Amino acid sequence: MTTAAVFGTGSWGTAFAAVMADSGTDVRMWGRRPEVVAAINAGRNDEYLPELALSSRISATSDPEEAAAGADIVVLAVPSQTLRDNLGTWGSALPGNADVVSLMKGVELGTTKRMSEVIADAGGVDPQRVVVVSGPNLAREIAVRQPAASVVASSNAGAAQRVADACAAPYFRPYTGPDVIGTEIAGATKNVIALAVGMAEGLGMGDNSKASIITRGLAETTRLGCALGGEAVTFAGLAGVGDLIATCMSPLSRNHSFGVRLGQGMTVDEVIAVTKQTAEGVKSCTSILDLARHHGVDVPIIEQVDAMITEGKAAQDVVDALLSRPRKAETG
Ligand SMILES: NC(=O)C1=CN([C@@H]2O[C@H](COP(=O)(O)OP(=O)(O)OC[C@H]3O[C@@H](n4cnc5c(N)ncnc54)[C@H](O)[C@@H]3O)[C@@H](O)[C@H]2O)C=CC1
Ligand SMILES: O=C(CO)COP(=O)(O)O
Repeated sequence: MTTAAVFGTGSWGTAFAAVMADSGTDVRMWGRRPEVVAAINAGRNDEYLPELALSSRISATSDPEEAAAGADIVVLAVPSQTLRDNLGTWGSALPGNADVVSLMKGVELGTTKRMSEVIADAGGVDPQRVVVVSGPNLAREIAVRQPAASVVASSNAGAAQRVADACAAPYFRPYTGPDVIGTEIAGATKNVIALAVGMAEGLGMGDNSKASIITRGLAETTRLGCALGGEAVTFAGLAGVGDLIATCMSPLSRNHSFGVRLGQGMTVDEVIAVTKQTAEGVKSCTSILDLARHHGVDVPIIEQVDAMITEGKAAQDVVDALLSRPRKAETG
């Protein structure tokens, strides 16, 4: 019997805990907020996933030691920019022999580290034990057991296989792979492209405009990922184009919805004030742009989203800037 600990009781931590429980894995969750912990122990997490009745295989605690004790797999699902501080607080509770899974889709501000790098760095975890799960996995669809597939990536094939075994459910199909860098860059960058697509939608644009941003967004994501050492094939797969389509087209995506509001004319601060959940692209646009500049990669859409978020550039000016760039060959 596999036992997993899930750190983070938000939408995806909870939905992924439910997937693992449906796979036959016992799950103990760690959460900061006592009321959410109590709700989970009563079989619900109504604040994040009201449609989900939790399996009796899932329990919760506010004590990180209790959550992690004896876990074969530790799953991390806190907002990306909080991961380092969290690991500083409870990283020492993680069992030395557990596989450590990142569900997070962000790049750390300041350091430009991917989440697997932060886990190794701040959690002292051997990179051979780090596994990344990423794909078109909108939590609210998974919570009602709609079929979806995902990528389980690790440089250690055995670790990827163990995690895939612990989360394979009748409606959730994990595919293993070796490309940690490509999987993480694809997951973090699609959030930024979803902000741009949402912004276009908020301005009243239709499917041609959105498809154009998605496709050119995929081109710059692939360019960046490959420059960092990722494999091009990853960007054509579930963690790449799969997640990009789901996030850019779905009203369930927080990043997409954030972008729609910007396109409708709200300011960044106004949107932040009405956004209760994590929209990772809002912070990671800057760290991803930093990464791209450091590696000399041209990322025009990410650059414009960053200007919109950090400088308050108007949505229409972003569109004008993208359309007035010098013309070039599509593959250039
Ligand atoms: N929701 C989704 O559909 C999916 C989300 N993800 C990724 O999973 C990660 C987590 O996202 P969600 O669970 O959706 O976010 P969420 O906003 O639903 O939940 C975040 C959780 O972290 C907690 N939290 C907030 N600040 C914290 C801090 N400083 N320390 C500890 N805990 C803190 C919140 O209380 C909450 O329990 C993100 O990186 C996101 O991109 C990936 C795939 C799907
Ligand atoms: O990563 C996701 C789907 O795969 C969820 O996207 P949002 O964080 O934009 O809701």
